[in-house]
Amino acid sequence: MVRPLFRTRIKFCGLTRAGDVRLAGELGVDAVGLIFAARSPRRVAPQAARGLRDALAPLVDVVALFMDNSVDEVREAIAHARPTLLQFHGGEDDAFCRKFGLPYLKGIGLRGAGASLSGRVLHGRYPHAAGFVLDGHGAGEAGGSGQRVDIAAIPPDMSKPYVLAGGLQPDNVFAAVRAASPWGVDVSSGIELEPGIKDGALMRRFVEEVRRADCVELGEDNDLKECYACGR
Ligand SMILES: O=C(O)c1ccccc1N[C@@H]1O[C@H](COP(=O)(O)O)[C@@H](O)[C@H]1O
Repeated sequence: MVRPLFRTRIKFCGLTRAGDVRLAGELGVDAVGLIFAARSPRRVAPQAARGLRDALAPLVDVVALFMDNSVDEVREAIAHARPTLLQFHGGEDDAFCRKFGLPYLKGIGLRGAGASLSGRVLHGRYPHAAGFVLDGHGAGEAGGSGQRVDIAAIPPDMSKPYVLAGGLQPDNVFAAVRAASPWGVDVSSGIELEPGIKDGALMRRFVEEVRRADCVELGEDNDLKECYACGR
């Protein structure tokens, strides 16, 4: 698909160091995710999240990620991290997700979901979601494990924006963006040295590959036909 002027949004998730947050902003990333899920090795304490938040450049979203946290935990995290967007990755229902007065993304594990998972079903289940994060893991599992998302499993009738996640890394994100044309892409393990510790070179290459996917039109043989950025 050719989408001149369209820019695939980029979210880096599971940051735990102020330097990584700063670099994400400098690279032009649209959002950084701070994780408050108990099951995550990238979990940050609410007080630490405040420092990370303060390291962020203006006009970049902070996404606070939860997985079956209590109402009090979500409220405490919001008070410290001051997110612009929430992401719920567990069994939370729409009523829970919208309780906090902030827009939210619902994380959905696509593995094993089968053809019964349609956009219509998702939109009906989460009518107030701003969008969805379609991830490569199975239902009920945590993300951040690098499990590759199966592009063929994406419901064809998604009418709200969706963010593609799961096993993305610099070497495969170009193909994933070209194949799925998502609203955005989300990466955690694919840009890190170890859980929560991001690698500057991988972060940079990931952004470059997404930008490259956005600016080219490929011919039938997958050769570069035209680049919207440089006119080649
Ligand atoms: O990253 C985590 O630790 C995590 C824990 C619990 C729920 C979601 C989590 N992360 C989300 O999963 C995607 C994909 O991760 P990866 O790139 O495959 O490692 C990540 O972007 C987060 O949104």
